[in-house]
Amino acid sequence: MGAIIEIDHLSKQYGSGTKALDDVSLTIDEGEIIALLGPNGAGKTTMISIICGLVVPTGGTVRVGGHDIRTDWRAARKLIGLVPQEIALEPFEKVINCVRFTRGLYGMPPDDAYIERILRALALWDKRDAATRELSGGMKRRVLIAKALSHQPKVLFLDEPTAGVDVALRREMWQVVGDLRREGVTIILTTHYLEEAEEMADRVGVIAKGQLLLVRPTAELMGEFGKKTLNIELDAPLEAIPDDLADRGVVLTDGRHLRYDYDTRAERTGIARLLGDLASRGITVRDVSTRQSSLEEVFLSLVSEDAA
Ligand SMILES: Nc1ncnc2c1ncn2[C@@H]1O[C@H](COP(=O)(O)OP(=O)(O)OP(=O)(O)O)[C@@H](O)[C@H]1O
Repeated sequence: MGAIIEIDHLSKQYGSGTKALDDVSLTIDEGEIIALLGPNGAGKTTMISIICGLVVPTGGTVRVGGHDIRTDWRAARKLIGLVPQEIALEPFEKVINCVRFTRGLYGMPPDDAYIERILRALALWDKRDAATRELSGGMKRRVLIAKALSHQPKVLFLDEPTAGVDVALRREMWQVVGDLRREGVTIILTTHYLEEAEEMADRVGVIAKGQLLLVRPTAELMGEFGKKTLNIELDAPLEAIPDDLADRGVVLTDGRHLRYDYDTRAERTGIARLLGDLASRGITVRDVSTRQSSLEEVFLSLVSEDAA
Protein backbone atom coordinates (compact mmCIF):
# COMPACT_ATOMS: atom_id res chain seq x y z
CA MET A 1 0.00 0.00 0.00
CA GLY A 2 1.13 3.58 -0.62
CA ALA A 3 2.31 6.26 1.76
CA ILE A 4 -0.39 8.12 3.68
CA ILE A 5 1.91 10.34 5.74
CA GLU A 6 5.17 11.80 4.46
CA ILE A 7 7.23 13.71 7.01
CA ASP A 8 10.23 15.42 5.47
CA HIS A 9 13.00 17.09 7.48
CA LEU A 10 10.56 18.29 10.13
CA SER A 11 11.85 20.59 12.87
CA LYS A 12 10.26 22.57 15.66
CA GLN A 13 11.85 25.11 17.92
CA TYR A 14 9.43 26.63 20.41
CA GLY A 15 9.55 30.35 21.21
CA SER A 16 11.21 29.43 24.51
CA GLY A 17 14.17 28.14 22.51
CA THR A 18 13.44 24.44 23.13
CA LYS A 19 14.25 22.36 20.07
CA ALA A 20 11.47 19.78 20.33
CA LEU A 21 12.00 18.18 16.90
CA ASP A 22 15.22 18.11 14.97
CA ASP A 23 15.14 17.15 11.29
CA VAL A 24 12.74 14.22 11.49
CA SER A 25 11.81 12.32 8.31
CA LEU A 26 9.39 9.41 8.27
CA THR A 27 6.99 7.82 5.80
CA ILE A 28 3.97 5.93 7.09
CA ASP A 29 2.10 3.53 4.84
CA GLU A 30 -1.65 3.26 4.63
CA GLY A 31 -3.05 0.62 6.98
CA GLU A 32 -0.05 0.28 9.26
CA ILE A 33 0.18 0.75 13.00
CA ILE A 34 3.25 2.62 14.12
CA ALA A 35 4.22 3.26 17.72
CA LEU A 36 6.34 6.24 18.69
CA LEU A 37 8.34 5.49 21.78
CA GLY A 38 10.38 7.91 23.75
CA PRO A 39 10.99 9.29 27.20
CA ASN A 40 9.11 12.33 28.55
CA GLY A 41 9.82 15.43 26.53
CA ALA A 42 11.22 13.49 23.55
CA GLY A 43 9.03 15.36 21.05
CA LYS A 44 6.25 12.84 20.39
CA THR A 45 3.32 15.11 21.15
CA THR A 46 4.96 17.94 19.20
CA MET A 47 5.21 15.68 16.16
CA ILE A 48 1.56 14.64 16.38
CA SER A 49 0.45 18.21 17.03
CA ILE A 50 2.25 19.45 13.91
CA ILE A 51 0.69 16.76 11.69
CA CYS A 52 -2.75 17.59 13.13
CA GLY A 53 -2.24 21.31 12.48
CA LEU A 54 -2.15 22.36 16.14
CA VAL A 55 1.51 23.43 16.19
CA VAL A 56 3.32 25.22 13.38
CA PRO A 57 6.68 23.67 12.39
CA THR A 58 9.80 25.81 12.07
CA GLY A 59 11.19 23.64 9.28
CA GLY A 60 10.31 20.83 6.90
CA THR A 61 7.03 19.60 5.44
CA VAL A 62 4.31 17.07 6.14
CA ARG A 63 1.89 15.64 3.62
CA VAL A 64 -1.18 13.63 4.56
CA GLY A 65 -2.77 11.69 1.71
CA GLY A 66 -0.66 13.85 -0.60
CA HIS A 67 -1.99 17.12 0.89
CA ASP A 68 0.49 19.53 2.44
CA ILE A 69 -0.63 20.24 6.01
CA ARG A 70 0.09 23.96 5.66
CA THR A 71 -0.90 24.91 2.12
CA ASP A 72 -3.71 22.36 1.78
CA TRP A 73 -4.65 22.03 5.46
CA ARG A 74 -8.37 21.58 4.99
CA ALA A 75 -8.00 18.44 2.86
CA ALA A 76 -5.19 17.12 5.08
CA ARG A 77 -7.13 17.60 8.29
CA LYS A 78 -10.21 15.83 6.96
CA LEU A 79 -8.17 12.65 6.74
CA ILE A 80 -7.05 12.83 10.38
CA GLY A 81 -8.62 11.91 13.70
CA LEU A 82 -6.86 12.77 16.96
CA VAL A 83 -7.41 11.18 20.34
CA PRO A 84 -5.69 13.59 22.71
CA GLN A 85 -3.81 12.69 25.89
CA GLU A 86 -6.15 14.61 28.16
CA ILE A 87 -9.77 13.56 28.53
CA ALA A 88 -11.87 16.65 27.84
CA LEU A 89 -15.59 16.01 27.34
CA GLU A 90 -18.68 18.10 27.86
CA PRO A 91 -19.87 16.51 31.15
CA PHE A 92 -23.64 16.95 30.70
CA GLU A 93 -23.80 16.05 27.02
CA LYS A 94 -25.09 12.67 25.83
CA VAL A 95 -22.49 10.36 24.32
CA ILE A 96 -24.22 10.16 20.93
CA ASN A 97 -24.52 13.93 20.66
CA CYS A 98 -20.82 14.46 21.44
CA VAL A 99 -19.99 12.25 18.49
CA ARG A 100 -22.62 13.83 16.20
CA PHE A 101 -21.38 17.36 16.98
CA THR A 102 -17.79 16.49 16.25
CA ARG A 103 -18.80 15.08 12.88
CA GLY A 104 -20.67 18.30 12.20
CA LEU A 105 -17.62 20.39 13.12
CA TYR A 106 -15.75 18.69 10.31
CA GLY A 107 -18.49 19.77 7.94
CA MET A 108 -19.72 16.23 7.35
CA PRO A 109 -23.45 15.63 6.74
CA PRO A 110 -25.29 13.77 9.55
CA ASP A 111 -25.04 9.99 9.25
CA ASP A 112 -26.65 8.23 12.21
CA ALA A 113 -26.09 4.81 10.66
CA TYR A 114 -22.33 5.42 10.68
CA ILE A 115 -22.41 6.83 14.22
CA GLU A 116 -24.31 3.77 15.39
CA ARG A 117 -21.68 1.56 13.77
CA ILE A 118 -18.77 3.23 15.58
CA LEU A 119 -20.60 3.35 18.92
CA ARG A 120 -21.38 -0.35 18.59
CA ALA A 121 -17.79 -1.14 17.56
CA LEU A 122 -16.55 0.70 20.65
CA ALA A 123 -19.11 -1.01 22.93
CA LEU A 124 -20.76 2.36 23.67
CA TRP A 125 -24.11 1.82 22.01
CA ASP A 126 -25.82 0.93 25.31
CA LYS A 127 -24.42 4.16 26.77
CA ARG A 128 -25.41 6.40 23.87
CA ASP A 129 -27.95 8.36 25.93
CA ALA A 130 -25.80 8.60 29.07
CA ALA A 131 -24.21 11.93 29.99
CA THR A 132 -20.43 11.63 29.60
CA ARG A 133 -19.87 12.39 33.31
CA GLU A 134 -21.64 9.13 34.15
CA LEU A 135 -19.06 7.06 32.29
CA SER A 136 -16.02 5.22 33.61
CA GLY A 137 -12.54 6.36 32.60
CA GLY A 138 -12.23 3.59 30.01
CA MET A 139 -15.61 4.49 28.49
CA LYS A 140 -14.61 8.17 28.33
CA ARG A 141 -11.49 7.20 26.39
CA ARG A 142 -13.65 5.22 24.01
CA VAL A 143 -15.89 8.27 23.52
CA LEU A 144 -12.77 10.24 22.58
CA ILE A 145 -11.99 7.57 19.99
CA ALA A 146 -15.58 7.67 18.69
CA LYS A 147 -15.30 11.46 18.35
CA ALA A 148 -11.97 11.13 16.56
CA LEU A 149 -13.55 8.63 14.15
CA SER A 150 -16.77 10.58 13.66
CA HIS A 151 -15.71 12.13 10.35
CA GLN A 152 -14.39 8.82 8.94
CA PRO A 153 -10.67 9.69 8.96
CA LYS A 154 -8.09 7.48 7.28
CA VAL A 155 -5.48 8.17 9.94
CA LEU A 156 -5.96 8.01 13.68
CA PHE A 157 -3.52 9.48 16.19
CA LEU A 158 -3.64 8.07 19.67
CA ASP A 159 -1.57 10.12 22.08
CA GLU A 160 -0.85 7.82 25.00
CA PRO A 161 -4.18 6.01 24.70
CA THR A 162 -3.75 3.94 27.81
CA ALA A 163 -1.99 6.37 30.15
CA GLY A 164 -3.34 5.82 33.63
CA VAL A 165 -5.74 3.00 32.77
CA ASP A 166 -5.61 -0.39 34.43
CA VAL A 167 -4.41 -3.57 32.78
CA ALA A 168 -7.90 -4.83 31.85
CA LEU A 169 -8.81 -1.54 30.19
CA ARG A 170 -5.49 -1.42 28.43
CA ARG A 171 -6.22 -4.80 26.87
CA GLU A 172 -9.67 -3.53 25.89
CA MET A 173 -8.07 -0.58 24.12
CA TRP A 174 -5.70 -2.88 22.26
CA GLN A 175 -8.70 -4.83 21.09
CA VAL A 176 -10.33 -1.64 19.79
CA VAL A 177 -7.13 -0.71 17.93
CA GLY A 178 -6.97 -4.20 16.41
CA ASP A 179 -10.55 -3.82 15.18
CA LEU A 180 -9.78 -0.43 13.64
CA ARG A 181 -6.80 -1.84 11.83
CA ARG A 182 -9.02 -4.50 10.29
CA GLU A 183 -11.15 -1.63 8.98
CA GLY A 184 -8.03 -0.28 7.25
CA VAL A 185 -7.40 2.74 9.51
CA THR A 186 -3.75 3.81 9.77
CA ILE A 187 -2.82 4.29 13.42
CA ILE A 188 -0.02 6.30 14.95
CA LEU A 189 0.23 5.93 18.69
CA THR A 190 2.58 7.30 21.28
CA THR A 191 3.23 5.30 24.35
CA HIS A 192 5.48 4.85 27.35
CA TYR A 193 4.35 1.25 27.65
CA LEU A 194 6.77 -0.76 25.65
CA GLU A 195 4.56 -3.77 25.98
CA GLU A 196 1.91 -1.81 24.11
CA ALA A 197 4.21 -1.17 21.15
CA GLU A 198 5.36 -4.76 21.15
CA GLU A 199 1.78 -6.00 21.25
CA MET A 200 0.20 -3.76 18.63
CA ALA A 201 2.61 -2.00 16.33
CA ASP A 202 3.89 -3.14 12.95
CA ARG A 203 6.75 -0.68 13.29
CA VAL A 204 8.33 1.14 16.17
CA GLY A 205 9.95 4.56 15.98
CA VAL A 206 12.22 5.56 18.84
CA ILE A 207 12.42 9.28 19.55
CA ALA A 208 14.78 10.92 22.01
CA LYS A 209 15.68 14.61 22.35
CA GLY A 210 13.74 15.53 19.23
CA GLN A 211 15.49 13.03 17.00
CA LEU A 212 14.10 9.91 15.43
CA LEU A 213 16.79 7.43 16.40
CA LEU A 214 15.38 4.60 14.35
CA VAL A 215 12.25 3.14 12.79
CA ARG A 216 12.05 -0.60 12.34
CA PRO A 217 9.49 -3.36 12.03
CA THR A 218 8.73 -4.43 15.61
CA ALA A 219 9.71 -8.05 15.02
CA GLU A 220 12.98 -7.06 13.34
CA LEU A 221 13.87 -4.72 16.20
CA MET A 222 13.25 -7.46 18.70
CA GLY A 223 15.26 -9.92 16.63
CA GLU A 224 18.13 -7.56 16.02
CA PHE A 225 18.61 -6.24 19.50
CA GLY A 226 17.04 -9.08 21.39
CA LYS A 227 19.53 -11.25 23.21
CA LYS A 228 18.31 -14.56 24.51
CA THR A 229 19.29 -16.35 27.64
CA LEU A 230 19.29 -20.12 27.95
CA ASN A 231 18.84 -21.46 31.46
CA ILE A 232 19.78 -25.05 32.06
CA GLU A 233 18.70 -26.93 35.15
CA LEU A 234 20.93 -29.87 35.96
CA ASP A 235 19.95 -33.15 37.50
CA ALA A 236 22.82 -33.11 39.98
CA PRO A 237 24.79 -30.16 41.33
CA LEU A 238 28.17 -29.28 39.79
CA GLU A 239 31.20 -28.23 41.84
CA ALA A 240 32.63 -26.03 39.12
CA ILE A 241 32.10 -25.30 35.49
CA PRO A 242 34.52 -27.03 33.10
CA ASP A 243 37.06 -24.49 31.75
CA ASP A 244 36.18 -24.85 28.09
CA LEU A 245 32.51 -24.13 28.83
CA ALA A 246 33.42 -21.13 30.98
CA ASP A 247 35.52 -19.87 28.05
CA ARG A 248 32.39 -19.91 25.88
CA GLY A 249 30.54 -17.74 28.36
CA VAL A 250 28.61 -20.42 30.22
CA VAL A 251 28.06 -19.40 33.84
CA LEU A 252 27.25 -21.61 36.81
CA THR A 253 24.66 -19.46 38.61
CA ASP A 254 24.18 -21.88 41.47
CA GLY A 255 25.24 -25.53 41.66
CA ARG A 256 22.25 -26.75 39.70
CA HIS A 257 21.81 -24.00 37.10
CA LEU A 258 23.81 -22.88 34.10
CA ARG A 259 23.22 -19.68 32.20
CA TYR A 260 24.22 -19.02 28.62
CA ASP A 261 23.58 -15.72 26.80
CA TYR A 262 23.43 -15.97 23.04
CA ASP A 263 22.70 -13.80 20.07
CA THR A 264 19.62 -14.79 18.10
CA ARG A 265 21.21 -13.34 14.94
CA ALA A 266 24.32 -15.50 15.11
CA GLU A 267 24.66 -18.18 12.47
CA ARG A 268 25.47 -20.66 15.23
CA THR A 269 24.03 -20.01 18.64
CA GLY A 270 26.20 -22.71 20.22
CA ILE A 271 23.24 -24.31 21.97
CA ALA A 272 23.46 -27.71 20.26
CA ARG A 273 27.19 -27.88 20.94
CA LEU A 274 26.70 -26.90 24.58
CA LEU A 275 24.05 -29.55 25.18
CA GLY A 276 26.22 -32.12 23.36
CA ASP A 277 29.24 -31.24 25.53
CA LEU A 278 27.21 -31.60 28.70
CA ALA A 279 25.89 -34.99 27.60
CA SER A 280 29.37 -36.26 26.66
CA ARG A 281 30.61 -35.38 30.16
CA GLY A 282 27.76 -37.28 31.73
CA ILE A 283 26.14 -34.09 33.04
CA THR A 284 22.41 -34.72 32.86
CA VAL A 285 20.05 -31.91 32.02
CA ARG A 286 16.70 -31.86 33.81
CA ASP A 287 15.13 -28.84 32.11
CA VAL A 288 15.93 -25.94 29.80
CA SER A 289 14.20 -22.60 29.32
CA THR A 290 14.92 -19.47 27.30
CA ARG A 291 14.13 -15.85 27.92
CA GLN A 292 14.17 -13.04 25.36
CA SER A 293 14.94 -9.45 26.30
CA SER A 294 11.84 -7.29 26.15
CA LEU A 295 11.40 -4.23 23.99
CA GLU A 296 11.91 -2.28 27.21
CA GLU A 297 15.47 -3.56 27.49
CA VAL A 298 15.99 -2.94 23.77
CA PHE A 299 14.69 0.60 24.15
CA LEU A 300 16.84 1.38 27.17
CA SER A 301 19.93 0.09 25.42
CA LEU A 302 19.17 2.28 22.40
CA VAL A 303 18.58 5.43 24.40
CA SER A 304 21.71 4.85 26.47
CA GLU A 305 23.73 4.17 23.30
CA ASP A 306 22.56 7.53 22.07
CA ALA A 307 23.52 9.20 25.34
CA ALA A 308 26.98 7.61 25.27
N1 LIG B 1 4.06 24.87 23.88
C1 LIG B 1 5.34 24.66 24.21
N2 LIG B 1 6.18 25.69 24.45
C2 LIG B 1 7.49 25.47 24.75
N3 LIG B 1 8.05 24.25 24.87
C3 LIG B 1 7.26 23.20 24.66
C4 LIG B 1 5.87 23.33 24.32
N4 LIG B 1 5.34 22.09 24.16
C5 LIG B 1 6.36 21.23 24.39
N5 LIG B 1 7.50 21.89 24.68
C6 LIG B 1 8.82 21.28 24.95
O1 LIG B 1 9.20 20.52 23.82
C7 LIG B 1 9.84 19.30 24.21
C8 LIG B 1 9.08 18.10 23.63
O2 LIG B 1 7.79 18.00 24.26
P1 LIG B 1 6.66 16.98 23.80
O3 LIG B 1 5.44 17.27 24.58
O4 LIG B 1 6.58 16.98 22.32
O5 LIG B 1 7.31 15.60 24.29
P2 LIG B 1 6.65 14.17 24.44
O6 LIG B 1 7.63 13.23 23.82
O7 LIG B 1 5.27 14.17 23.91
O8 LIG B 1 6.64 13.99 26.01
P3 LIG B 1 5.60 13.18 26.97
O9 LIG B 1 5.94 11.75 26.79
O10 LIG B 1 6.00 13.69 28.31
O11 LIG B 1 4.22 13.56 26.55
C9 LIG B 1 9.87 19.32 25.74
O12 LIG B 1 11.14 19.83 26.13
C10 LIG B 1 8.77 20.30 26.10
O13 LIG B 1 9.06 20.95 27.33
